[in-house]
Amino acid sequence: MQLQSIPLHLVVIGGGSVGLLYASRLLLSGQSVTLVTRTREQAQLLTQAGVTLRQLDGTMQKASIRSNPMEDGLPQGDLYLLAVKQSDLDAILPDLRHLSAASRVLALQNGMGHYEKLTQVLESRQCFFASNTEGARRLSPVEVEHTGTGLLRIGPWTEQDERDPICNAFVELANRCGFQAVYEDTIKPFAWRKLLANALINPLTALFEMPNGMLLESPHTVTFMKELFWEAAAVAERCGEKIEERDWQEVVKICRNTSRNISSMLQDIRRRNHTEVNAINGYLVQKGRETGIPVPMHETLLRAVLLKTDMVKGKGEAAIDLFG
Ligand SMILES: NC(=O)C1=CN([C@@H]2O[C@H](COP(=O)(O)OP(=O)(O)OC[C@H]3O[C@@H](n4cnc5c(N)ncnc54)[C@H](OP(=O)(O)O)[C@@H]3O)[C@@H](O)[C@H]2O)C=CC1
Ligand SMILES: CC(C)(CO)C(=O)C(=O)O
Repeated sequence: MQLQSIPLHLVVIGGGSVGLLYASRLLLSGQSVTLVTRTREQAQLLTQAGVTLRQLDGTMQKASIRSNPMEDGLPQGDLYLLAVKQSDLDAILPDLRHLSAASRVLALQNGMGHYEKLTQVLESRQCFFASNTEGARRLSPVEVEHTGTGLLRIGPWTEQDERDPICNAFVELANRCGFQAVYEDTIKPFAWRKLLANALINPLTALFEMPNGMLLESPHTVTFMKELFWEAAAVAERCGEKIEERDWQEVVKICRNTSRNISSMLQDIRRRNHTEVNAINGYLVQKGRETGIPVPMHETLLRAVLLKTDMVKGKGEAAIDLFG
């Protein structure tokens, strides 16, 4: 069987930065895609205006799109790309429960906790996870900017006997539409390493309001990051992931490679949204408690980001002036 010849109908859930990037790229290369949005207004705008992708070189491309709001229920699909934040997964779990046993879901979230949530409502053989370093920013409900190339790793949480044909076909397809995608036999080690990077870069950039690369410019932030890294590494190791010095070097590399990026957590704070800190530092705190590993620095960061979120959400217009 030629796996790349499997025709897939793809359903992207979430019309934010990642959802619009994936939907537009897949549509522009001729794939069948339906985008499911939270609001009816966005679905209508997309159906009327199409989706516009601003490429890295500044060129714009537009594609027609079929879009429905979530309240109309999920359409039939072979693969559902979950492009909502960790904190929004709970709201879509009841709909995922009704998916056909032949369908697969691919969770694109940063942070942790999605494996536990998805396997409450789906068979684990249906659940796939991505570690995604491709950057995107939603410019409007119908327009998205590709902000950085990266690597899309896709795999089951733990090894399966055979590669899943649908996910394997999606990896082929993603490569054909411009993503650099690879199928991993297990995503867990990559998810842990991404968690460690996000647990350092995201809260520090959000609290100090700096782009990722600036974290490397002061010995104070570098020392802070190193201490946070090894605190989190002790939890990872207790959970079965051996973390090494070269993993720390990878975090430094991510900061360098994304030096001008405004991290997703800082973007959320600037938009006065809730952040994914609970699924990132909060997850480490929870696992630390369960495994008896103290994580006082991550606990403090978690509190500080939650406090900052409350402050910017409560300050209204003043917060816009402050962070705009
Ligand atoms: N942006 C990036 O470059 C990267 C992001 N990630 C991860 O990908 C995930 C998605 O991030 P991102 O796209 O940036 O986030 P956004 O906040 O831009 O988009 C999330 C989207 O989900 C929608 N949504 C929320 N609830 C529902 C629902 N019940 N039904 C349908 N749609 C819903 C939101 O709708 P509405 O707008 O109406 O609220 C929003 O459009 C996160 O976990 C993030 O950490 C990972 C790597 C890079
Ligand atoms: C890799 C990094 C830190 C890039 O900004 C990211 O994943 C995020 O901002 O959430």
